[in-house]
Amino acid sequence: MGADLEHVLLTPDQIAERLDAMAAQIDEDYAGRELLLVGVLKGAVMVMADLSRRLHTPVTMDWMAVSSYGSGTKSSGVVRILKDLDTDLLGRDVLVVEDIVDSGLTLSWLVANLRSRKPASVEVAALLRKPESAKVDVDLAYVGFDIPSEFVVGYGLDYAERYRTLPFVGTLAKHVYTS
Ligand SMILES: O=P(O)(O)OC[C@H]1O[C@H](OP(=O)(O)OP(=O)(O)O)[C@H](O)[C@@H]1O
Ligand code: HPA
Ligand SMILES: [Mg+2]
Repeated sequence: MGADLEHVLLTPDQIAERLDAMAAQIDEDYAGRELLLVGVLKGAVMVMADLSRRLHTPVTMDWMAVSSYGSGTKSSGVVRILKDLDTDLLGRDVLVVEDIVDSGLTLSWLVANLRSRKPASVEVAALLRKPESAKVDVDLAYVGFDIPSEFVVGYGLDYAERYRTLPFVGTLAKHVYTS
């Protein structure tokens, strides 16, 4: 492991096993329906790729880019749409796919925004959640792992755009973002 990383929190095998279980649950819950998966760029790219390919439910995919973290380790609380959906949500069953719910600010804003577009339903699947960091409550239908309130990188998650391609989730050494 590089000097920038402290320890591995979730191995590729642990992630794969959880995604298997989440996909099975989603298939059961949406039996007979068609889903629109909405990936939140950029962090959710890996979860979207690996979760969507495990589903038997017919799906289409769309993407939104929102940013609240910029290059720091704290949410600014101000969510900006950098890229909107191409799909009309009217009457659709929507499943938002996220890498992490930390303060919850991004997702609570996003879910309210999507609901205003009159879909049939909006639910959320997130690989990671930090329960001790929650500033707002967001209802998550599918959660991979509850993790401690440390800044993590890998498997899509970045610090200043780096580390997204690591196959595992690990904690970043503090010297990387405090010096
Ligand atoms: O619960 P919150 O405290 O709001 O944090 C979660 C959000 O922050 C990260 O996105 P970021 O703004 O870093 O954009 P990125 O996915 O492009 O890295 C992450 O991917 C979530 O979307
Ligand atoms: O712990 C985190 N790591 C990377 N990006 C994030 N966005 C919110 N929390 C995190
Ligand atoms: Mg980020």
